[in-house]
Amino acid sequence: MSELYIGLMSGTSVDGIDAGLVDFSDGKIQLVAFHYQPFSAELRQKIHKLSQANQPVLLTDYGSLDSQIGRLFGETTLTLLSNAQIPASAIKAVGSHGQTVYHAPETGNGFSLQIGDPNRIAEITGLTTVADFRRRDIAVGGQGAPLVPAFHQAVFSDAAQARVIVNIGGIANITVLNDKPVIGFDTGPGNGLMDLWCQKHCNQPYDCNGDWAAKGTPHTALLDTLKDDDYFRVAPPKSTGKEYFSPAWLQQKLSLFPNLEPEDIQATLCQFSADTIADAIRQYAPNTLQTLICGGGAHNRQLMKLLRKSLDMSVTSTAEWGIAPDHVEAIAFAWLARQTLNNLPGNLCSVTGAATPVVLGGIYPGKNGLS
Ligand SMILES: Nc1ncnc2c1ncn2[C@@H]1O[C@H](COP(=O)(O)OP(=O)(O)OP(=O)(O)O)[C@@H](O)[C@H]1O
Ligand SMILES: CC(=O)N[C@H]1[C@@H]2OC[C@@H](O2)[C@@H](O)[C@@H]1O[C@H](C)C(=O)O
Repeated sequence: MSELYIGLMSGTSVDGIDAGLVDFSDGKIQLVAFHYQPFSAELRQKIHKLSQANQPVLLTDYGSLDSQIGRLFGETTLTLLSNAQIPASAIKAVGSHGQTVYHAPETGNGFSLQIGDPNRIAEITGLTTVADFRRRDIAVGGQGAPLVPAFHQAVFSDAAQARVIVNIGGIANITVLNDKPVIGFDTGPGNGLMDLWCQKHCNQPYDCNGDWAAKGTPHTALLDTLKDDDYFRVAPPKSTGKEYFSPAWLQQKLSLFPNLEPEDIQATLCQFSADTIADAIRQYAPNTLQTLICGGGAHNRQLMKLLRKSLDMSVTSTAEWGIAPDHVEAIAFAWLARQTLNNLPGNLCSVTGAATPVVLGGIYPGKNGLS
């Protein structure tokens, strides 16, 4: 008999919702159906406006966006089910990451805020919904991120060889899988800064295949300036977000180099992401021979080329190991919801720095109560 969960994820790229329907029966983790729901330009804009660091925010904007995104997550779930021709009654629960609008785990009263009201998701779908995965980990002293390394360990571990999994979204994070406790942390920008620059100069959401970056030449002094940031000097556990590697952060660095060609800046940003990912792997996984890439950055050919050049090992997409790069995070949140409903921890203390393993998330019962 199948054991079906749905995972919903909208990441720091703020492009849309990944929805995956996953079967966990008989010890397998098998994607049954997937649906991607892009955000409208207007919704994207509202999310960016709410997520800006140190800007006043109206509570009414916050509250209504929370409801709007919750509704969209619920409707996306219904579309996924309808496309897959699977009745909602067959689903055990939904795991919803939500949309991060602010991540600041390290301040005195540390927090990480994801919006997309789970009450709406539960009501629209009738399904038990697990959400707010990060704050319990922060409550026990963790970063609340990255969370996906526990899932990477469950699906990609190989007793025969050490591996590194790299998720390249707006922000990039790595998971080091070997015979020691898992190491995992955010390495810094993934596609986020490249997306910003491409949106500004090419009016495109992202640099398709990295073609624009490939036309430019990295500028050595700018590259050194980008890398000269305390975030890269701090040892893990650590996590970051686009509130730190923000448009203002980029602007400040670029202001020191006023006369560069836009395509050379794009080439430098691409090299910056590749170098900071590769440096993290060399430092924290020195004996690893295999790197698997997931997240949208796996489609950026120029970024992949630079990573292959820099890392003296096999660098492939997770697709070669059974999960398409765009599906990993949604499947991970289905897996995390299952952990929660089974009363199992979802965090790895060695990754987030939490004092103890904890069951993550809040549970919002479906129409039949807790199933
Ligand atoms: N064909 C492509 N060529 C180049 N880049 C691409 C391509 N397809 C997707 N991307 C990049 O992938 C990004 C989306 O990746 P993804 O969905 O993994 O990010 P995310 O989940 O929002 O971020 P995070 O993991 O940080 O939360 C896009 O914004 C774009 O930069
Ligand atoms: C706060 C937040 O949303 N962080 C994201 C972001 O995107 C990538 C990286 O930064 C990672 O830390 C995390 O997402 C994945 C799903 C995680 O928690 O593993």
